[in-house]
Amino acid sequence: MGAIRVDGLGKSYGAVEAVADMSFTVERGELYGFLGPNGAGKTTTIRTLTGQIQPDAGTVRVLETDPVTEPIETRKRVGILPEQQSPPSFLTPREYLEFVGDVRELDSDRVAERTADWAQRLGFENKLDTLHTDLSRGQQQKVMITQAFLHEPDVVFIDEPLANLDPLVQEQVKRFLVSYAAGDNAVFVSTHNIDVAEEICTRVGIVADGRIVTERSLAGDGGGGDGNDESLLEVFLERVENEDARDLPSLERIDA
Ligand SMILES: Nc1ncnc2c1ncn2[C@@H]1O[C@H](COP(=O)(O)OP(=O)(O)OP(=O)(O)O)[C@@H](O)[C@H]1O
Repeated sequence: MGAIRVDGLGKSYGAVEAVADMSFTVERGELYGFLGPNGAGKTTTIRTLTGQIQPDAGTVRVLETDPVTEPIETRKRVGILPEQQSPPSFLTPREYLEFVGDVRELDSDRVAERTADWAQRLGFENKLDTLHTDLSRGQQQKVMITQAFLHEPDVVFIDEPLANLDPLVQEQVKRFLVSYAAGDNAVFVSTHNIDVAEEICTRVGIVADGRIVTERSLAGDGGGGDGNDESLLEVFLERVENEDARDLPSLERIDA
């Protein structure tokens, strides 16, 4: 039984078909990479799986909950790191994480302990009592990563996990994601970063025009996966160019 199951998902915004007949399954223990060009439908899929928007067609299940009919139940059980969102400017990391702990119905001692652990792990201990408005983008991203994992969810949805992080912290977060998934959790990462996906994911779904055009198993440790010599970048370019209906002019033509 998959931790995440998507079957025939469809969602349009007016005349724009954002997701079209999308189907895939993610098991516990997988770090699944959702790779696709701008506008492919990745965020729309995540928003549906986390009960933020209603699909037009198909069924979705997350840990046996239905995000369409019981979105609150789904959101209780998953962690979410949305695309380009900042913690509230008027709170400090400590206040915000206490608030998240309350919403997640966590014991306050546990919240304090986990906050201290995460702050130490990601190096923002000295910023715990500084208003978010006075933190850098990368420091805010560290707080957002912490809130997603605060209640140790079995499934986590992450949009561009490494955005704004320095190379040292990127390495730490990558290692953490690999170990978190290996601990029988499902980690779902939407990214444009093919190298990172190839390095850490156990499986990748390439999305174009609102559907998965191909899936590929990887080792999740940079060592390759299903014995295919073709790089993920080659697969991505080939499949997206084949499937994507957009007719973009080449950069050479723009220069000419
Ligand atoms: N609220 C909305 N109203 C209208 N159209 C939307 C809305 N949200 C997304 N779209 C459209 O749906 C399509 C899919 O968008 P989506 O944000 O899911 O793509 P994405 O793969 O996450 O893209 P990116 O990698 O650029 O974040 C795009 O054509 C987008 O313009």
